[in-house]
Amino acid sequence: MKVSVIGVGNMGSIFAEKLSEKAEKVLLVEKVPEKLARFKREPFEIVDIETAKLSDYIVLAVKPQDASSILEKLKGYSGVLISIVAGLKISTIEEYGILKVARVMPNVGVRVKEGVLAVSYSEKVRSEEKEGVKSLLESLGLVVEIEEKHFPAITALTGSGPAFVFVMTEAFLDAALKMGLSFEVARDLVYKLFEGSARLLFETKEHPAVWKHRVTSPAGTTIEGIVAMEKSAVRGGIIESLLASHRKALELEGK
Ligand SMILES: NC(=O)C1=CN([C@@H]2O[C@H](COP(=O)(O)OP(=O)(O)OC[C@H]3O[C@@H](n4cnc5c(N)ncnc54)[C@H](OP(=O)(O)O)[C@@H]3O)[C@@H](O)[C@H]2O)C=CC1
Ligand SMILES: O=C(O)[C@@H]1CCC=N1
Repeated sequence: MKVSVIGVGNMGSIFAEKLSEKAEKVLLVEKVPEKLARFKREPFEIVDIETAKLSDYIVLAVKPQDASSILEKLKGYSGVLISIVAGLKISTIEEYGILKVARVMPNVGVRVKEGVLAVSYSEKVRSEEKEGVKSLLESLGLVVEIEEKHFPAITALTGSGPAFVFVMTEAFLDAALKMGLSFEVARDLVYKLFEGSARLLFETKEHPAVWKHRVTSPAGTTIEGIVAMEKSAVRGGIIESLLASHRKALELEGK
């Protein structure tokens, strides 16, 4: 099985690495030669778009503004195009005569195989091809099939989401420094705090309010912090951030 990746940047380079565990050949198309330096080895091959068209699957991983010129060159491609481009609708890709499309919204968790990958398919993708796409993507994280209409929401929630979690993590580290801890001591504690809290929710499936209640003792330390959080409207700020991202994702789709 041959897979190509077009655009070997932040996301494309991670896809290339992980997909190389599944595919016998990974063909790479990239504008910036320096980004290809670490791929000059088997099973990678640096090619042009015409050669990429001979592969069973192509991952399109360029910025939204660069997509149309590439789609023009991919016109009539008969394999499955796996597009991770934010805001690029399946119907737009079909206009280029590319009829087998898997639209995917991943996130940076793919770097450690803990990504979230939402996927929708065009009508012409056969069930065995869907299985093929799923098997490739499962080397990157959790794969969930969704209706295409939910892509703008998923883009904000789990595509952009890691950046919001990183900002919150950074705020915890700033507080730790203010309280006199070194970055090195605080870092491991805080990263484990986020991982442990997320795993607790994931495994118990309980609502976060239940666990918040279990942590918060009457007249204790936690409630002091919770009151301060509510006074600073932290919750509203987070909701507004996600809604701003959602608006932009809708705008990219021309809505
Ligand atoms: N980063 C993320 O966390 C996520 C990104 N995405 C989506 O993934 C896509 C890629 O994002 P990201 O990896 O961050 O972007 P990057 O800019 O890091 O990577 C895109 C790469 O494609 C190259 N490129 C542009 N045009 C061409 C071309 N014609 N032929 C070959 N290579 C080309 C770019 O070169 P140059 O820099 O010179 O333009 C760049 O190296 C975007 O559409 C984004 O919406 C989706 C979910 C999460
Ligand atoms: O910021 C962006 O537009 C892309 C899409 C989701 C994450 N990064």
